[in-house]
Amino acid sequence: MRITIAAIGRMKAGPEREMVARYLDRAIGGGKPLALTGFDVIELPESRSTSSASRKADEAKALRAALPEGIIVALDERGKSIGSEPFAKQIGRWRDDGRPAASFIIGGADGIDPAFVQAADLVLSFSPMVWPHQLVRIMLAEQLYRTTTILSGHPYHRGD
Ligand SMILES: C[S@@+](CC[C@H](N)C(=O)[O-])C[C@H]1O[C@@H](n2cnc3c(N)ncnc32)[C@H](O)[C@@H]1O
Repeated sequence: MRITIAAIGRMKAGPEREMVARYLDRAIGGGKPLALTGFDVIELPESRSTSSASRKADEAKALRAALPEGIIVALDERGKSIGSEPFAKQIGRWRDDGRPAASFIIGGADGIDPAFVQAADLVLSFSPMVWPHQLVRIMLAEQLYRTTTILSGHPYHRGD
C-alpha cells in the first residue's frame, strides 16, 4: 500500500523539510521497503479566495482531484487520538485488506473543509492543541516510520 502525505501550502527548504525526508527515507528502509510500498508527498497551493469557507472548499476540491483512490485520513485537532501501536495496526489492516493507497491530509491556515473531514475514513488528532503544519508533517512522518517498524518487527519502537 502506498502512502501519500497531502498538504495545503508549501514547506520551505530547511531543517523541517529535511526531517520529513529523513523519516520517510528511513520508512522505506533506504530503498528496501520495511512494510509499506512507498511514500509520496503532494503540496497543493493555498486558495486565494476571499472567505475562509470558500478557501477551504477550493482546497478540498483540489485535494479530491489530486488524491489517489483509497483511504483518506484527515489530520485535525478535534479528531481521534490513538496510540502508535493501534495506529500501526489500523494501517496494517488497510494494507492487508488490499487497499492500494492511504492519504494523510494536512490543512492550510484555515484548516480542512468540514465536509471533507466528515467524509474521511479517519480523523486523526495529535492532541487538542493546534500545531503549525510543519510540525504536524514532521510528527506524521515519524509516526509513519514508526508504523513501518511496528509492522515489520524492527526494534525502533519499544512499546510495553
Ligand atoms: C495551523 S493548522 C490550522 C488550524 C486551523 N486554524 C483550524 O482551526 O483548523 C494547519 C493544519 O495542521 C493540522 N493540525 C494542527 N494541529 C493538529 C493536531 N493537534 N492534530 C492533528 N492535526 C493538526 C491540521 O491538518 C490543520 O488543518
